[in-house]
Amino acid sequence: MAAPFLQIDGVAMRYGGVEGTLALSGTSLDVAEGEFVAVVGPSGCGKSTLMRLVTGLWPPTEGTVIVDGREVAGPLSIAGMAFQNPTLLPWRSILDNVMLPLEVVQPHRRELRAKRGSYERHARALLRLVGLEGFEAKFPWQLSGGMQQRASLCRALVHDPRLLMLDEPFGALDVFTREDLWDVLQDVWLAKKPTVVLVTHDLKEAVYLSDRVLIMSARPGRIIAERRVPYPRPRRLDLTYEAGFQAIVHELRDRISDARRAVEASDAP
Ligand SMILES: Nc1ncnc2c1ncn2[C@@H]1O[C@H](COP(=O)(O)OP(=O)(O)OP(=O)(O)O)[C@@H](O)[C@H]1O
Repeated sequence: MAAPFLQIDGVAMRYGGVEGTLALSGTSLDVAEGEFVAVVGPSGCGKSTLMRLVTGLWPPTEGTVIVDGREVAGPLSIAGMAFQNPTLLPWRSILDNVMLPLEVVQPHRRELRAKRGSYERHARALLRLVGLEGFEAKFPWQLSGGMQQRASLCRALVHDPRLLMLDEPFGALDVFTREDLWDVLQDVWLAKKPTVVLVTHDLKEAVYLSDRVLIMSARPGRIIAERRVPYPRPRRLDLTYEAGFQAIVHELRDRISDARRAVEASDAP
């Protein structure tokens, strides 16, 4: 069997030195190349911390993170990232923000001068896909929060990353836009098959989009259970109204409630 594309082994993360907050402890998980996994868990259990370790933004206090056979030792260039609070650069237009990874990540950086026309067409096509046609020349502050979030998703996708790390990318969107973007993401995944890790509080989103949902314990977080999602793709929104789908969502909700209760019991005097 091929080695997993992403391998997290015995990872712990403590912020702020020995007396600091233990965010993760004994966290292990494997993700196969081209797999789409969702990570869910109680608030504050360390989901964003996990994303930071995988993308090399922080080193773990203990354990190892391996991506594509190499231990992560710094910011990872093969990853595309999108977070709940879009961090678009205010002095760049939307199109220039979306094109930013092409100026940074090889081989695109090398090829940008020669291929600028086709790169720009690709960026414009992504913006069209998420409903931002006509806003390419605007600046982030001229767009609503939800529109900025859509632009940030385009920026995460523009360099066709092999690993896509998404931390609540649809969190601030209204339900209709969110569901539209689920299908945009599904289409991109079907077309390019990147390995995706999606952190979300929305259990319906987790089940609709992923092959496997990983459930984290309360802080210090670790993976305590997983649920495979059996539905073939492309999935359509009608699926979310089916009894079997809703049963999976309820099962996940119960597991997270149990994890939260376990913590409340251990906090009791
Ligand atoms: N930079 C930091 N410095 C100190 N503590 C931090 C830092 N970032 C996160 N923490 C702490 O680590 C723990 C886990 O935080 P993290 O943001 O990873 O959780 P989360 O599961 O993503 O939370 P949420 O579901 O609320 O988004 C929390 O107790 C948080 O306060």
